[in-house]
Amino acid sequence: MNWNIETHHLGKNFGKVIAVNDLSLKVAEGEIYAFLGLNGAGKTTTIRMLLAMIKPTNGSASVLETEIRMGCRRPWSDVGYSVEIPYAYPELTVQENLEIARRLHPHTSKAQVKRTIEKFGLEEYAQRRAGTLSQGNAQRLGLAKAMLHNPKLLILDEPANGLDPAGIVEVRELLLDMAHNHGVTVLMSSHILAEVSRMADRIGIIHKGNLLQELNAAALEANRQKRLIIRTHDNEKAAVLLESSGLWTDRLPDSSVVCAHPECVNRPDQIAEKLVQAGLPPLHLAVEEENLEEYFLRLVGMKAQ
Ligand SMILES: Nc1ncnc2c1ncn2[C@@H]1O[C@H](COP(=O)(O)OP(=O)(O)OP(=O)(O)O)[C@@H](O)[C@H]1O
Repeated sequence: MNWNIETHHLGKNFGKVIAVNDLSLKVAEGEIYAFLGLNGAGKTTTIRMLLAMIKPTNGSASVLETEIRMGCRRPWSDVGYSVEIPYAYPELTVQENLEIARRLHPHTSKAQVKRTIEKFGLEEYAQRRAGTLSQGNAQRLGLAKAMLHNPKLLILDEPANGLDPAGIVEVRELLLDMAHNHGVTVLMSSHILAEVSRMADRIGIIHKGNLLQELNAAALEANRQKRLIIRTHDNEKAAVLLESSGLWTDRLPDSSVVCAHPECVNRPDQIAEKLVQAGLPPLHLAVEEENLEEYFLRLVGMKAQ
């Protein structure tokens, strides 16, 4: 297996703030790896360390089999990246920004700039100053710059930020195409689980600087909790009835009874019978799967609102 990214016990402190703690991960060639975490989780700090923009406090990282050191020239000709502010020169036009990016990569042709502008739907903005672009188009420009020189590895911080739903789908398809049809490896960060679950081969969940879990989309699906939602004309009584049978329950804000016990989830028919026998015929009885955001919040130890 070729690992395009490897980190070993990587850490970064800013004074007393531990931004990234003991992070060890590997990203295989051709894989889309999504780094998922809430604001302040440590995603950007990790990405900036991988790109040698900041120096780790602890540990080491290698990118395209080159150990990362500050000021080192390799392996950046094969890496495309977009971090935080996606355009470097707000006073210059979209085309001029891409021209500058092209000159940084000697093997990139002028025709490639034109093709990239078309590919990212930036034709009508080509002569616009980058600083006047909407957030979505600025993000497109950032991605265009990152991909201009056909890199082997893309490192993208929140690539869907500021994009409308159609833009998010576009970026998703573009990245999937790059990874699956052109063998490009992608490491991206996001705070939106639903966005990455449709695209990433693997997801690393980071919280308060720690990598909590790494899993693929199938495992994520399997880990999502199922629960039975029950409404009767007396929800309080229904909850007491289930609790008296050893089936733990919870309540939703609308007072519906929630039961995640396997007996509730796997045999809702028996629960219905029990309720009917107690004079509490269910008005609503449905097994629901925890949504992705709830799963994420459960994992990071917060209660979904
Ligand atoms: N230059 C800095 N100086 C001090 N603290 C910093 C610095 N950069 C980041 N931090 C802190 O490190 C922690 C991780 O920040 P980071 O930007 O990596 O998180 P993130 O997951 O990318 O979040 P966001 O999506 O908000 O950018 C936060 O507590 C942040 O305040």
